[in-house]
Amino acid sequence: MSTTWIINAKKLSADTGEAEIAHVRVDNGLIAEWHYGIELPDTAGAKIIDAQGKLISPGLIDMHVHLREPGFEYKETIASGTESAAKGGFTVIAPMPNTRPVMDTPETINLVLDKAATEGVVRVLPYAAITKNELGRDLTDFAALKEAGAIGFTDDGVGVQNAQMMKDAMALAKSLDMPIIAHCEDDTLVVGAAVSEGAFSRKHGLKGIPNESEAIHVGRDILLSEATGVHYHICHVSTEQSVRLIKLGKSVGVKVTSEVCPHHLLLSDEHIPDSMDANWKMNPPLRTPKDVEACIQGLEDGTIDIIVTDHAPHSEEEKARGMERAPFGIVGFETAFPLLYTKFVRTGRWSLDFLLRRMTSDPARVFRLPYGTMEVGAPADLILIDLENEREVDPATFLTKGRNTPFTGWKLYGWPTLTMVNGKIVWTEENGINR
Ligand SMILES: NC(=O)N[C@@H](CC(=O)O)C(=O)O
Ligand SMILES: [Zn+2]
Ligand SMILES: [Zn+2]
Repeated sequence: MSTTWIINAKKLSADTGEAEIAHVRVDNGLIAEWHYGIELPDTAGAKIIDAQGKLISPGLIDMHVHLREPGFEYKETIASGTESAAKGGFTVIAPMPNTRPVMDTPETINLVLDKAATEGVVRVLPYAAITKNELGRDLTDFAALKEAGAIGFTDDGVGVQNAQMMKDAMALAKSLDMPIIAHCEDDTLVVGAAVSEGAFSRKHGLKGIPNESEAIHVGRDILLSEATGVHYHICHVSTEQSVRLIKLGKSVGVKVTSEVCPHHLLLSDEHIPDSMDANWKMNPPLRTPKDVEACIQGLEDGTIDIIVTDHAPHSEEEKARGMERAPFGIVGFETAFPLLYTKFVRTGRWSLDFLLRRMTSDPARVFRLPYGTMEVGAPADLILIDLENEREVDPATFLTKGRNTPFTGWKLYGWPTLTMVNGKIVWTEENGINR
């Protein structure tokens, strides 16, 4: 039996949300015992980690990420992507199927799961595509993909344009008790635009992506979810209109859930530099300040259930092509928690407990996962976070292959210092990755 004690951690009480000194025993990958107060427990014979007052939390869960393997290994691999996740405090991540080949067959799902088991350092729960090659023409074999280990179906990267196709997908997913996860984007409303319709697009005479291109799919799919009874989860919500429609759907009992990314909570199109740096280009695009506030309030009142990064690495060469030609997407793992902790918790708008729930127990609830908890008997997916020391975001220090972030130079608090998955320390600030 392998026993580890993490001693002198700061833990938020599950009941009151207040911080207390706690020591936890981890046995064979599971949380075995909590001990509270300044007096140390009997740790004889165990491996000891002294948390020195750092915050202990369930490992963060990110239900929307891009690992790029197979096919785009120059952008990211399962090895580099999971390392980056571990450094960001994430112990469970769900990669999207827009790889090459697309994850639309059991073979590709198996390949991702096998690579994750041998080369990855955190838990990898893959999605499979809704349609073959994400082309929107033919449904994939949902039953076989579920059997292979896919946790849901999505064509993330593109919207499913045909409403009947989406309805058929939902009915099939419902019959298998699986969720549909949707990138909401109506192609007829966006053609060729790189930024949102708003102050920035007007100033630079650029074509803009209108809010309706997202919200039309949100509204359509909530109705289809009502008709089919499927659990329907909406990707990267970015508009006030979407929040309004999700709230309406929830109020009449539709099984709709949704997610939001840190950048859509922190940045509007008014922050995009005039240099047109493509590190500010992502899909959905940065919207207006009014949309940002609607997303924040949606997250606060539970209309939006969870926070995800939509970690989307691209090469420096690709991002150097300029705003109009570079691909959409920014990296997210290594800045997500510090950004939100610094900008929402330290400023007093949110409690630390609220932020952590939206990144741990809430995603576990939405996707029915046995993670995101520190109860005795749960898998020992635990992280330590330094809440006291300020550090600047420096892409040169990232473990992801991607350098594409708009947050370079931001001074932040709340950096993870240790990540444990299933009782094994997979990353520490001091010694880096441990395979
Ligand atoms: N979010 C992005 O801007 N890009 C994602 C695709 C997606 O999430 O829609 C990507 O795969 O690069
Ligand atoms: Zn998407
Ligand atoms: Zn995505």
